[in-house]
Amino acid sequence: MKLDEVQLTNFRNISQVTLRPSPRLTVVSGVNGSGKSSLLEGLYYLGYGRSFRTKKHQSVIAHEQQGFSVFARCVDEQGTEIKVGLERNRHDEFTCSIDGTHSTRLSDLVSKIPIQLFTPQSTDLILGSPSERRRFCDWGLFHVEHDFHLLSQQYQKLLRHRNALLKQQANLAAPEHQYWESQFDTVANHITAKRQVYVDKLTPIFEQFLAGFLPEFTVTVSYYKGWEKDATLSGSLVKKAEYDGKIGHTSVGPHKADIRFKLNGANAQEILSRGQLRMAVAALQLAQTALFSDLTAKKSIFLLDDVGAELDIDKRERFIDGLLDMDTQVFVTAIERSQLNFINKYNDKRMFHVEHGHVTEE
Ligand SMILES: Nc1ncnc2c1ncn2[C@@H]1O[C@H](COP(=O)(O)OP(=O)(O)OP(=O)(O)O)[C@@H](O)[C@H]1O
Repeated sequence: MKLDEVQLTNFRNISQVTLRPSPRLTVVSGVNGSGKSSLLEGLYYLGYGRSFRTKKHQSVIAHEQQGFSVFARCVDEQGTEIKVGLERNRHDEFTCSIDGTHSTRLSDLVSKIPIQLFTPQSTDLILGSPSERRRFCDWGLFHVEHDFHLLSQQYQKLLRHRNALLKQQANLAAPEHQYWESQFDTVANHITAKRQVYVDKLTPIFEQFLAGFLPEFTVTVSYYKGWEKDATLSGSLVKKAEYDGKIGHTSVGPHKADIRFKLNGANAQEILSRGQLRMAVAALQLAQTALFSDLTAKKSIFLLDDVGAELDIDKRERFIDGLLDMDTQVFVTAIERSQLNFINKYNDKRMFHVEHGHVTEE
């Protein structure tokens, strides 16, 4: 999928912008506070229905305006045009549209627009809590396996139901709870199997990209299911029954899963510099992009915010080269064009400059 034209209205300091990006590389430059990240944040809304900087949708609505909108005309791999859009207002009402059909189901929209993002905060993918890594893995599964979203919604529902019973001190071994316990086990194991297969597929690709960025390290990737390695989930739930009853929620299951990385046998955060952590994240995201493309025969969109921060010029070039080699549509922001000297070699690029929320093509 490629974005062919994008329109942002009343989004942060951008009152109105119509942008015709390149199908390959679009570079957005401007001084601090000019609106570069806001532009990417607007595009990100199409792929996630939320911001990457705040949980509050209100914060991205331009001051003194009632709502914002993001529209895009896209072209898919078959050359078919699709028009998508999303609007949100100050009453927290939201609607999205696909080819003129309105929907309040965000998954209808975001499943069409596979977007990934790299920012200076992306090291959270390695340093942050396991939920960051589950989200990363589930993004891939969501876009690759059509039933994964439903499965994951079912699991969340079953987990909520189970936790509510635990809070009420219910005895989950009682016959009246057996049906739900067995549903929980089935769905949880199904999710786990899918994630395990996905991580197994991702790992060799990640190793390959990482060897390009950090040849001095050997990486080991392991998937932690969310319960003891050689135990079954049902067995672990029984073992934890008393403890879970005390704390009032389920302490084992795929909602506790994690992907663990060891570099030269040590935890990534103990051995890598901040710049090296960014490279490891870049390698992971390149691997995700490659796997997405292999499994779906589709192309994705990649947003690189503030690319100059802590990636040296060679790594920036390697990262962008890697994405463009996979025919990814890349959007890059930088304070100064000089941070991207190497871009002269790319054909089909488009350059924009942002000043006080106004975007002009250079
Ligand atoms: N809801 C809003 N309405 C209007 N302006 C806003 C709103 N939220 C933020 N701003 C302003 O929008 C401007 C653009 O911020 P943005 O983060 O996009 O800049 P940037 O070009 O990415 O800067 P930097 O290089 O410092 O990261 C800032 O001046 C900010 O104060």
